[in-house]
Amino acid sequence: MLDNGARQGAKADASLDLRAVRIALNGQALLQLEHTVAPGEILTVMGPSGSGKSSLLAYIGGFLDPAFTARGEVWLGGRKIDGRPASDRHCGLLFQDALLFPHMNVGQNLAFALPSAVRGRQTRQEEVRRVLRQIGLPDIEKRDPATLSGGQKARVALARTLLSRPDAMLLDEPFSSLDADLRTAMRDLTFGAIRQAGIPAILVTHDKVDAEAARGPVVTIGEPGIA
Ligand SMILES: Nc1ncnc2c1ncn2[C@@H]1O[C@H](COP(=O)(O)OP(=O)(O)OP(=O)(O)O)[C@@H](O)[C@H]1O
Repeated sequence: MLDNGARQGAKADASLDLRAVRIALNGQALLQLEHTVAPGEILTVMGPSGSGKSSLLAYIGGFLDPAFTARGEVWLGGRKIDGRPASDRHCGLLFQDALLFPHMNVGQNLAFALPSAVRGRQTRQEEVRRVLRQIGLPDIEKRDPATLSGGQKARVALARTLLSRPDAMLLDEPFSSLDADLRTAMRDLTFGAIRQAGIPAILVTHDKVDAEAARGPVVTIGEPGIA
């Protein structure tokens, strides 16, 4: 049992630490990675289609398909999270096509993502409004998600992930369905939010501009010596 001091010390290490992670499919090695992502840093993972980039995020987040076998430790915020249920890993996910619940309005979708530890109707509503301002859409709380544009949906998906107060963000081609202008805006918003939150993030992308904007280390999967 950790005393409070030790627990605080562990929490202070907010890095995402991948220790000798190896993923295989049908007995064939797919990828191998050893990397520490610092708080507020964005690690970009690039590589050809099928090289295992999404599987890496799935292993970290706790939703890897059982067709794969994986080894190696994943540490986040001083906790060893591999082997824990996905809900106990505190990883925020942002994917290309984020689905919002169609039977809830935008505000309800966002409130649903708030941890239960955030108590009180008014506090929860203020949190939702704060994040709607952060994404530049203060007036869409009551909107039906079906009426949102693609860019608005992408912003709401980001807001929802941020509201879940993740200890790390896992981004899988999050901007690839957006056109050029929106893409630039979403990139700035997303990377800015990650830096502001001071959490480590892993970005899977095919786009070199995404990688440059992330301003962090870049790992290329599928290169000799990596997988
Ligand atoms: N559930 C599954 N069962 C069996 N094989 C799978 C499964 N999911 C993915 N694969 C295979 O595993 C390999 C890695 O897939 P993964 O999606 O991780 O690659 P990726 O690098 O993210 O690809 P892309 O850039 O195309 O998204 C691919 O060959 C894929 O076809």
